[in-house]
This record gives sequence, structure tokens and C-alpha cells, in this order.
Amino acid sequence: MENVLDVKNLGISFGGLRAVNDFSVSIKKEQLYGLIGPNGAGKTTIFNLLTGVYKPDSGKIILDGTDVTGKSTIDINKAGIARTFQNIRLFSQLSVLDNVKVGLHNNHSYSTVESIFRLPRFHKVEKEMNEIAMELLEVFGLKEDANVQAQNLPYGQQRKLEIARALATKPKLLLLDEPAAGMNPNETEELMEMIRFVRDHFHMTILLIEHDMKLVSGICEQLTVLNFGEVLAQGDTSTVLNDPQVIKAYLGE
Ligand SMILES: Nc1ncnc2c1ncn2[C@@H]1O[C@H](COP(=O)(O)OP(=O)(O)OP(=O)(O)O)[C@@H](O)[C@H]1O
Repeated sequence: MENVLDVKNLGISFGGLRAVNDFSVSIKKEQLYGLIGPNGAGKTTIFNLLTGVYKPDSGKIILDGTDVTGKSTIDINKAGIARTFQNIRLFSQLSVLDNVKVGLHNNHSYSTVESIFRLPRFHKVEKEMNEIAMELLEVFGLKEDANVQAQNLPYGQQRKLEIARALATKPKLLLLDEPAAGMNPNETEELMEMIRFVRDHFHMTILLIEHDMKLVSGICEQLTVLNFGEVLAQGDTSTVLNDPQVIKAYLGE
């Protein structure tokens, strides 16, 4: 099966610190892939490199056969990478529905003139966007909350909304940065089911950063362990988690 993501020898330094060095990974279509490692290992920096927030000083990022290395965040999102953040970033004052519609604007457009004069195309596109957004909210159990301000949703629901908004951009690859952060065990359990569902229902390829080992071992098929910006181990989740080097360096045993 073809790879959705091929990263080759990626690297970046901040001043004297080599935050990511010689990082390579290949992720197949519809794979659930985990990126783990101690605090400061470089995980979020890799997400920032993949999404164009940082430009790598070495290496290549190939998305579905297209080289996106060095492209802007907007172009990379358009090319098909969407993400969620470690600290939830929603438009807190906007409704749940409008948060998803912000994501949809990537694929649906009308001109400023069409919007100012409320021309027929504006109404058509708005109607389509409402329908698609409501469908996504239904999938995530958020339909009843469509008109609630995002900031008034419970924490677990806000995390779901962030994922729904990312999916609205119709990505080829979804990056989740510590999706279980701040969740209780029940919420984490529900999240695991939801991530599996997103993969199956949307045929999505997912790369996630996570510290919760129950989630990692429960849903990730492949893993990369980072340590001091470098790959310590890579492969099947069970093989990697039983690797003595990983146990020593990361799991602290
Ligand atoms: N913009 C930046 N400027 C300088 N140093 C940075 C920058 N971004 C990240 N770093 C450094 O790069 C290293 C890797 O940080 P990163 O946030 O990627 O780690 P992480 O594995 O995501 O950690 P955590 O699990 O705590 O989120 C750290 O030493 C961090 O201080």
C-alpha cells in the first residue's frame, strides 16, 4: 500500500540546540501511527515542521507523492495535512457550528462580491457548508450543541470539536498533538474509540503524539520513539515497547 507520508532525514536547530536530527518516517494510508518520547524530545517540533510552522534546515517531507518541504502552513494545509494542538485552539467566541465551517472554507469558496451582495452562489455554498458541518457534528455527537459557544463546551467535547474542525479541511493526514491531555480515564477510553472510528469512517491516516501509554498501546499500530531529537526505535508498537533500549531510556526501568 502506498505511503501517505514519507519524511527523509529531517532536521532543525534552534541556536546551538539540534531539536530534531535525521528524522525519517513512512506512514501508510489508514495507518494509526504514534510518536512518543520524553518531554523535550522534539515531538511537537516535528509537528511544527510537518505543518510548515518551522522550515527544516535539512531533509524532505513528501505528502502523498508531493514534496511539501518548506511550504507555508496554508499551502501545507491545502495539500492535505491538518492538526490539533496540545493546548486546544478553538475560536472560543464562535459557535460550535462556525468552528467547523472555518475548516470547510478551505474547500468551499465564494468571492467577496458574491458574499457582500448575497448572490445566489453565496447562498448555495453556505447551505452546502452548513449541511456538511452538521454531518460532521453528528458524527462527533455534537449536533445538539451546534449553536453553543465553543468555550462553553466541556473539555472533552472541545477536543472532539477540534478534531471535527481539522477533518473539515479534508486532510490526507491528521496530526493529533496529545489528544488525551487533561482527560480522565473514561474520556480517554471514549477518545480511543473515536480515533479508531475516524480512521475507519473517514479512511484517515493519523499520526499522534501521546504520553498516555494506554492509549498508545491500545490504538497505535506503529511507533517511533524519539529521544533528544533522534529516533531511538521505530516499528510495530509491541516490538518497540518491548525494546530494552526504549524501556531503559523512556519508560525508566
Ligand atoms: N521555537 C523554538 N526556539 C527554541 N527552542 C525550541 C523552539 N521550539 C522547540 N524548542 C526546543 O526544542 C526541543 C524540543 O521541544 P519540543 O516541544 O518539540 O519537545 P516535545 O517532545 O514536544 O516535548 P513535550 O512532550 O514536553 O511537549 C526543546 O528543547 C525545546 O525547548
